[in-house]
Amino acid sequence: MDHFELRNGELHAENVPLAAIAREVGTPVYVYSRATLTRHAQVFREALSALPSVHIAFAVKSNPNLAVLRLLAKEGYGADVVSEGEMNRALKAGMPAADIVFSGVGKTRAELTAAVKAGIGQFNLESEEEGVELGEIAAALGKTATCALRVNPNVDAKTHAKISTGKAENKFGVPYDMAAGIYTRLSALPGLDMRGLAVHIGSQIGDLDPSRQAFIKMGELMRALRDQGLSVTHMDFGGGLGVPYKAGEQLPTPADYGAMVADVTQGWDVTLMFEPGRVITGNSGVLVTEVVRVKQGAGHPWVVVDAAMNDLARPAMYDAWHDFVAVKPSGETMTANVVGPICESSDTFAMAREIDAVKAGDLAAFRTAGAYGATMANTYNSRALVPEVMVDGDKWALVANRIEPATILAAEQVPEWLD
Ligand SMILES: Cc1ncc(COP(=O)(O)O)c(C=O)c1O
Ligand SMILES: N[C@@H](CCCC[NH3+])C(=O)O
Repeated sequence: MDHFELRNGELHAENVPLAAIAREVGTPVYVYSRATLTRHAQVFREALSALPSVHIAFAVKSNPNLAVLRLLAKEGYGADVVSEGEMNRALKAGMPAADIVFSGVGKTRAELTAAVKAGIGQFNLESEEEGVELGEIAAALGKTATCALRVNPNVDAKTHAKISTGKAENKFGVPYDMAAGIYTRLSALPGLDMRGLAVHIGSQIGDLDPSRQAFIKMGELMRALRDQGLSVTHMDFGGGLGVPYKAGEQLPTPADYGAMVADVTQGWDVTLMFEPGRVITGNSGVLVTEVVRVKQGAGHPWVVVDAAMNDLARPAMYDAWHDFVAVKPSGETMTANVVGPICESSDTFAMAREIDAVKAGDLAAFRTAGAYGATMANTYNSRALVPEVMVDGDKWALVANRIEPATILAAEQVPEWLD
């Protein structure tokens, strides 16, 4: 459920017509609903309410906008970060350092040092090498870094190959069979407090069985470590729960996921940690765009919009589907290809799709664009960085300015030896 609905024949975000925002801010523009974000944060938490001890760390990568993070901080969410930049955003949004989890396969020495100094709550180590380095850094600073070991369970999440992370051929975590040995050795290092295990098998997961299998394997590993006298008080199950992208699509709900987790983890006696991203932010946002022109061709007409793959990369990168709807639908439909203005054929949002009939100058929206939307935007073709707006009931505010190509150009210079 979201708060982007047709009212009096035009698409609103909560009580605000999208056309009003487009008129003032221009297009393309991302629009987020505060009510939807809040609702998703609460629904996810409630879905886990049967579990004895839970910590939720929002996956900042899915939508790092400061206003989004602030809202989630107020909902009691911590953060899952994968860079110093994300860490600084979470801290700036008011998330306590102790509630932040630092994930990622390539944390640099500088990032590890900054995170130890900031007092980050948990490092999810992705290798023995990283653990040894972090132990040295923490010990030299007279601190102890609290850690979990990310394990690669070799389970196929049955999602798009590019966002699948839990198979042996993926770069993430340590191989399942090596995990006990690595955990044992890292537990002996000064500077580290090994307190648990972490797993994350992929994103946009639509079938709970692979997650169940992975979690069961993690439970077996936890028991083996405890049998050796090692302490495991925390288990981080990552994120990955998928969301429907097509009207009518059925996916497991947060409640289904919570019930599965409760079933698998009965009697585990751990704090369970979660890193949801998309399920919180996905359908909390839309990308509003204007139709530049409709171009007739050999096949279906080309609806050329002013949003492009640099603003919303998911269709080009993962062949992802985003529903495309007119902001003021006439009731007529057309079969068309929806494309952006960028000079490559991957700049395609939809092919031969039945959509609301649109013409040049009409506004339209890509739905379910709140996760991995603005955060993956870039300036390819010297385009602007897309602005972001948050709506709250009757009011709305710009939460990220459009960054004009001229601003980016001003950051570049030609060395004099070229002239
Ligand atoms: C380690 C980790 N945690 C959490 C997430 C969030 O995933 P999602 O947005 O699919 O919930 C990701 C991305 O898939 C991730 O790599
Ligand atoms: N960027 C991906 C998700 C990546 C998840 C990262 N752990 C997407 O848009 O679907």
